[in-house]
Amino acid sequence: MAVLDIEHLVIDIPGRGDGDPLSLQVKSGQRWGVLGPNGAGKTTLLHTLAGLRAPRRGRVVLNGTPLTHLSRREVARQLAVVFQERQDSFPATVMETVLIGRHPFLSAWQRESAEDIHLAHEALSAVSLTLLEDRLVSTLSGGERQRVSIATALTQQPTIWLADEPTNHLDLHHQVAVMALLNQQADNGAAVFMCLHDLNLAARWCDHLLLLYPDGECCSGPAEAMLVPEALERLYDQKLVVAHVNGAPVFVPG
Ligand SMILES: Nc1ncnc2c1ncn2[C@@H]1O[C@H](COP(=O)(O)OP(=O)(O)OP(=O)(O)O)[C@@H](O)[C@H]1O
Repeated sequence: MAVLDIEHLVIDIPGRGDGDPLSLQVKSGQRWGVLGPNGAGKTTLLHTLAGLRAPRRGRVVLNGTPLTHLSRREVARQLAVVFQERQDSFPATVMETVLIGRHPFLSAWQRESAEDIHLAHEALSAVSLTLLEDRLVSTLSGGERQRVSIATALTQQPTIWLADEPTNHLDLHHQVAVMALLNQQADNGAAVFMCLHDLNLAARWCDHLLLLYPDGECCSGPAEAMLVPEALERLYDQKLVVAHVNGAPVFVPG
């Protein structure tokens, strides 16, 4: 069974035609990358898949149940979202924020258990933030905040990750560390579906790709079939030069 079944989905972008309805299955262990130029609808798609935005047409089925039949809490027990930008409205420490990932599993006034706190410590360690656990999130750098978002999703132990630019604000070392962490999540059976601006991260880490064009046209499939220079040049309206490093394609602007 697919973790996420996307059936004839048309995302709702005001003023834009329907384009191609999107149908695809995201399965356990798969690493999907969504590529497309600014404004193509990547974030809108991710929010629609998370049930945060209604589609214009079609439906999304999460682990066998249509999203519209699930409460937010039921969705959050299965699916984690890493947003592109995060607004932290309340002053909270790193640890308190990461523990939010356990809230879908707790009842209204239940306190986090020792196991929840253990999971949060593990998540902080996985993104090298252990030393910052008592800091207010508002005092963190952009990259540190991004890693807090990843750690929060990690404590949720989701069956699927929907990540919007998970490497946003990260330096090269932490980009690789976060992609390796998502890779590991997939190895452990989660599905990963992420929007990426960096074609080379997608080429290196994704086994499936979805190309989203600005007019709503789309195509998807195994990464090696999608990484066709002509298709990518049309996608980004940008000439590309392709090199090969360690057997993997590397794309640079021509
Ligand atoms: N509430 C809204 N009202 C009007 N237009 C909107 C609304 N939300 C999004 N859009 C438009 O929908 C289009 C798709 O936006 P979206 O953020 O999904 O694109 P994206 O592919 O994620 O872009 P980027 O690469 O810049 O992050 C954009 O043209 C955006 O301006």
